[in-house]
Amino acid sequence: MEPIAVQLNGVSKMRKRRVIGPIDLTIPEGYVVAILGHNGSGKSTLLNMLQQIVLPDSGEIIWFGQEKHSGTLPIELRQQIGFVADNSGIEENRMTPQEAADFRSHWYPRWDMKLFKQLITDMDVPSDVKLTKMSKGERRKFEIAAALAARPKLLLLDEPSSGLDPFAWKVMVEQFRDYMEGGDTTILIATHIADEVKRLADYIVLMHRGQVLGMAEKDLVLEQWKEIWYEGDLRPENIPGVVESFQEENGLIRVITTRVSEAQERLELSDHRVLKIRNLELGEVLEYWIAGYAPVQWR
Ligand SMILES: Nc1ncnc2c1ncn2[C@@H]1O[C@H](COP(=O)(O)OP(=O)(O)OP(=O)(O)O)[C@@H](O)[C@H]1O
Repeated sequence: MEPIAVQLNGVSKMRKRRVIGPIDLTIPEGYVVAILGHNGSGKSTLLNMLQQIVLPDSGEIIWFGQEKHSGTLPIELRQQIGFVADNSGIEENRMTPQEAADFRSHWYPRWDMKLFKQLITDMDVPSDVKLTKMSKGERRKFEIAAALAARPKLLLLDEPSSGLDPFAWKVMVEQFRDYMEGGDTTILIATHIADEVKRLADYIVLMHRGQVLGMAEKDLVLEQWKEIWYEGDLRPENIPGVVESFQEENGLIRVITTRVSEAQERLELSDHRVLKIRNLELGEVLEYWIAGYAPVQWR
């Protein structure tokens, strides 16, 4: 059986506007999993519960396939979890990056100072400035370097690229990819950036109004949904996998389908000319998913 990084069984948390959960989710070890969803859908709450910054009201979370824990997570497991939060904490505000790194190295047994220094240099983080005096992007880069230098088995990233310029973003993506080469690390990343999902994620978890709608392979999600323009009188409901159709002003029919090969075959066999096929963008796919058209293959 595939090793599991973290498993949630019926986990829920009551928030002001809505209940997050109950969430049932199994994250396999060694993959990058993107958590997607509109603002307020519960992504940060989910990551905070995995890090025990927020405690669930009910349900259970099992980390690294260990026995169940009641109450707080044992230190030896906490030390294997890295976190880049949406907002940086204040404890290290008066420290320089190196002072903060020394501080953290006592907490994380696998701390890699060489890697930290290399990341700080690669990401061009000022080394002699107190964290509180840094720009938002510089602080973010420090947080990313420090999270990676802890060499966690589970890395939780809440919108890590927020505030980063395109160059720093590219370096960050490369660093995450390099880090993943190591093997058993798992990354959960809450993001709104489609490019980040395309370049990093193996799986997508979609959240909507506090619920997890499902988890699917990213490549499958992106390859499955197509838009087809065709000429002729074949009714869209007779085409496999069609979820929506439009009559265009130029007489063409445009359909969205999740079964493109069968749809194409059906059109060609009945002598209907296909003029164009387009992949749907991630954002468009997610909207169909939210509307109830789930990807065909679930985990
Ligand atoms: N500390 C808190 N106390 C009470 N309610 C909260 C708290 N943090 C978040 N919420 C509420 O919980 C819900 C989920 O918020 P959460 O921050 O998890 O969403 P999100 O998907 O991360 O959103 P975003 O994309 O905007 O970051 C929202 O309705 C929010 O108002």
